[in-house]
Amino acid sequence: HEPLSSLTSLISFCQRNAVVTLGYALTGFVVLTVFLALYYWYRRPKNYPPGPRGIPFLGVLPFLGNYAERTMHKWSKKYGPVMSVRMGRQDWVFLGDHETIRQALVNQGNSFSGRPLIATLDQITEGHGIVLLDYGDWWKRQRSFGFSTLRGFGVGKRSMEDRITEEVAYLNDAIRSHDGKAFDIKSILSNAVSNNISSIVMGRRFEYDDEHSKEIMARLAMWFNDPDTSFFLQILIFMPACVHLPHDKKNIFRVTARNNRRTQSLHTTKTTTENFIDAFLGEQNAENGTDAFTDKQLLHYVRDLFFAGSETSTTLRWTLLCLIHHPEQEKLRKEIFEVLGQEKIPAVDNKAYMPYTCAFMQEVYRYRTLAPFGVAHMTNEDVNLNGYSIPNGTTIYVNLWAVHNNPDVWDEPNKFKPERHLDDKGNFVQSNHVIPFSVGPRHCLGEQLARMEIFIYLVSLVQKFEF
Ligand code: HEM
Repeated sequence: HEPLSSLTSLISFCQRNAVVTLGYALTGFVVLTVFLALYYWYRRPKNYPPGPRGIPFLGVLPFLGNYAERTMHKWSKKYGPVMSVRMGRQDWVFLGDHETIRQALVNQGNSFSGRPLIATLDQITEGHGIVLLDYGDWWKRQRSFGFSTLRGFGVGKRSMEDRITEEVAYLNDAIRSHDGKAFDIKSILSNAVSNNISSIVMGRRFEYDDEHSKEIMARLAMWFNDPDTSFFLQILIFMPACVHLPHDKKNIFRVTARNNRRTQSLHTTKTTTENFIDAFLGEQNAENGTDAFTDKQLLHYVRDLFFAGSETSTTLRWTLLCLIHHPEQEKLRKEIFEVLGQEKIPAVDNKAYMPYTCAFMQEVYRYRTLAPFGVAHMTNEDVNLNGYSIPNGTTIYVNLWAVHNNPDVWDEPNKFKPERHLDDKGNFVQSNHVIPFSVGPRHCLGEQLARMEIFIYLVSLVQKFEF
């Protein structure tokens, strides 16, 4: 009953009439929710993938609660392997079985290989790097550069395998320094894995107590392991407007060259192509290379490699946990001793003679899906999948966890059983139903490196220690 002449008087009115204001706000929210639900229902194209799309934020909850892969799997039993779920302002399409995922990411790979623009993450990457680049010429150029560089730096140069075996020796020493007493292996495993990336990226490793390397590790750990940060980031992905709320932006988003002189010295001192940075600068100096191979792109690319590469240490930790909780440790050691003895340095070629070790690794990949939904994809054009129409620009998630836990393929999927990957004669059977690195043109760029790292680390650790 009062004239509300300005925003200030509106605010003071709301303060004085809190209950009435709350009532209006709740009614507004309900009306808006119903309106949006009807609007989206009306707007959907013909043959649109079915799914629980009535409630605007229904799909967000399982993500915030970290049980999304199981919920989506349960829902897709009802709605099918191509299912749309409402996520706040937009629908996401979830692909829920192996056949459908291959249909989309491999058979129609070019149409399904975009990345959605997530405003919050874009603040970090500024449209650079590799993991979140949208599909197009720039991504293709960066991807093929990364692919050929990671595959090795040509004949006569140090191979990836050498770099990994060198690091594993440091890791073994660090474990030995604990004199058989219990300790948390997490930080030194992260150091070792991060050194593999360092070695590839800049041709050097860091001591495990190096301050600069500790800072890098702390930042990477914050993304994955700090519950506050990961919860906050998830909220930001679903509700980008929250980025304007007060928070320690510097801590989360900072990615800058710490020392300009250091970056400049890269340009002046390098003459040979021994590592990723050299190779990148080589492209930069080549004719027409400057537009795609800028300093800024180098910085973000390197950040992405460290970030994505740290998945390996998580897999190794799961591997050790599986060793500890299951009686397979002795079987594994027996095979390793038969092939290598206690001293011989493991090499990837030994795989051919180690079927049980390969089966053990494949079972770890299956049993604990590292990235249950991989990384979000996006359609680049209107597409048809299993008879459903999916519009251009739709966010696509593939449920890799569901593939690894499909009871039609895996007997007792929630049990850890390496033997399931061996045939009657004890030979290892590679399964194309184990796809932790995803499939198609956008599959993990570091797959070969990660597989090599995990094999050599596992064999070397079991060869030298009992966990
Ligand atoms: C066990 C360890 C790893 C797992 C389980 C893993 C898994 C994945 C998955 C699921 C994706 C998303 C693929 C998609 O979009 O369909 C991915 C992307 C990627 N991974 Fe890995 N990854 C691992 C290790 C690594 C390592 C060591 C590196 C570093 C060299 C790396 C670099 C990348 C990059 C750069 C991408 C983005 C590729 C692109 O967008 O074109 N990953 N990874």
